[in-house]
Amino acid sequence: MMGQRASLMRADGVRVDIDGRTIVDGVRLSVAAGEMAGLIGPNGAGKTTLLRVLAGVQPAAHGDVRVGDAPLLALRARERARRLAYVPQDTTLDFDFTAHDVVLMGRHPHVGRFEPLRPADYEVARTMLAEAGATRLAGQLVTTLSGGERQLVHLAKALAHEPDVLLLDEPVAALDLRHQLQVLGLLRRQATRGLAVVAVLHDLEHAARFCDRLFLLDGGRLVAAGTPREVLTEKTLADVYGVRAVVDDDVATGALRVTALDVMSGPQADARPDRA
Ligand SMILES: Nc1ncnc2c1ncn2[C@@H]1O[C@H](COP(=O)(O)OP(=O)(O)OP(=O)(O)O)[C@@H](O)[C@H]1O
Repeated sequence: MMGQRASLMRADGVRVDIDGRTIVDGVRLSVAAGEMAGLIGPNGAGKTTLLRVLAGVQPAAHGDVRVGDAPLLALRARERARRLAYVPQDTTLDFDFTAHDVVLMGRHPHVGRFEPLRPADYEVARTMLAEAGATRLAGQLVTTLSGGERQLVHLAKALAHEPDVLLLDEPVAALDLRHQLQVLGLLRRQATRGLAVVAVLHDLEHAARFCDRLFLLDGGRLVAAGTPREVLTEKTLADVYGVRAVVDDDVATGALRVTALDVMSGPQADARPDRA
């Protein structure tokens, strides 16, 4: 049962202040092995900032983040990299590495400091490039890849870490329709194999279809958490996104369908103080 699975990523009371402004406020969440969680919310809600805290690259003013039972910040860098992989939104690299080299970097936390990579590491890199649908890019310099191709290569690198927790910031934002489905399906399968996956997603239908659990942020606060059916209600879409929408079942996918009808005027819309 979902509730009995070990929590692999947990955050409690996380607050982030930047330039005197509270960007993330008192967030508490937990993601178990086998779960794919979607972090959703309007622009500027704090999703990227929260994900960066979960990845250990953004300091929090308050709060506790744990990977398994271990406090994230107490883990040494190599141990953290073995347990957790993070793919930021911007994956631009300035170095002339091939895609294959970049994916191989994901194996470094698994080899000794002065030891060479083993044949098995090359095999993992090859497998992950294939899983990400990016085999054809292996020999290409990453500086010459398109935005979507780069996203696939960085996903493959993150998978090559063979982490317990996979954190992704808008992993399908630059991808075409086919690659979106391929990557979301791949993430879903990774979760099913026992990872905890946390992905920032803007497409609510993707979130509903591929995620077990959604965390909805608004103005830095977690305003709803639960299954897609619990979180994606017409009332919530009006309150949080300021959009009049119809939520029903998509007979083709079996998941929720979210049809945005129009932008609401009034207190839910741009006049909200936290949208100023
Ligand atoms: N380094 C920074 N300096 C100042 N403000 C920042 C900084 N990082 C984030 N913010 C602010 O914090 C808020 C949340 O930003 P964040 O990128 O976490 O939002 P988001 O939910 O990921 O948004 P989006 O959906 O647009 O990507 C925004 O108002 C942003 O301007």
